[in-house]
Amino acid sequence: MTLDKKRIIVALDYPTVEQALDMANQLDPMRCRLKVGKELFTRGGPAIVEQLQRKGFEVFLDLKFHDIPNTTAKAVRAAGELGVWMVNVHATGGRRMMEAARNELSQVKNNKTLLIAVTVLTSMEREDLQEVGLDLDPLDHVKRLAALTESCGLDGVVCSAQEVTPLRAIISPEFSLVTPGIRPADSVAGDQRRIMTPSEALQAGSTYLVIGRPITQAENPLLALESIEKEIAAFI
Ligand SMILES: O=C(O)c1cc(=O)[nH]c(=O)n1[C@@H]1O[C@H](COP(=O)(O)O)[C@@H](O)[C@H]1O
Repeated sequence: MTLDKKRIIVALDYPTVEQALDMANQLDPMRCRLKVGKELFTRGGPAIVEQLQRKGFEVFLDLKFHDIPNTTAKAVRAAGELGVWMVNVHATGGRRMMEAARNELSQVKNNKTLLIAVTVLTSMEREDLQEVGLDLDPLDHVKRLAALTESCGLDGVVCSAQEVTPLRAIISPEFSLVTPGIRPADSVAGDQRRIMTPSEALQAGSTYLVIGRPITQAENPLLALESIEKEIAAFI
């Protein structure tokens, strides 16, 4: 298991670059990492990633690539060359896609970027899977995709914290489990379905917690972050 103390990744899901930078300016790169996702990246492009890096933040570039192997691999390479801390693909892209991405990333000079794969989105439950032709329990699908991801040589998966305990039984302790769908006891679930509180998630064995709206939509985001930090202090 990692000894990394920075377990919180704040999802900078803001509609403007200015709002994202304003939040980053209130945070400490020694205490958390930042996630740049589809909304912010579409607004700000690589420049927003570089701005955050110049402030000392390690960035998780969450663009969830899912395409043919060559296209995905080249996109992952571009993320590696941008020097992001972590980047992700969808595990449902399959073995050839994930292996191509891993091989391409390993060719980046002095590569340190971690490559992980999304299993089953935390907004999905059994009925959602059924509608897209997967008549199975989300946990079974997560397990299958996590085992596939590990066998492709990636560094970890994104999953719900609810799946961490059963996953730890089948994957190595070094394999990172990155868990969104984190909701402090007093916050609303919104579109998330498979959720857990920050302390429950760490207790179960999550490596990193991805937290967005409970912080970014709070009246006082810094206070919300500090209260989560207090909640998890005993577990880091
Ligand atoms: O890859 C992700 O980060 C991700 C995967 C997943 O299964 N579920 C999920 O919510 N996410 C991301 O994690 C963040 C969660 O944000 P909140 O629901 O606002 O805390 C969002 O930026 C999502 O895009």
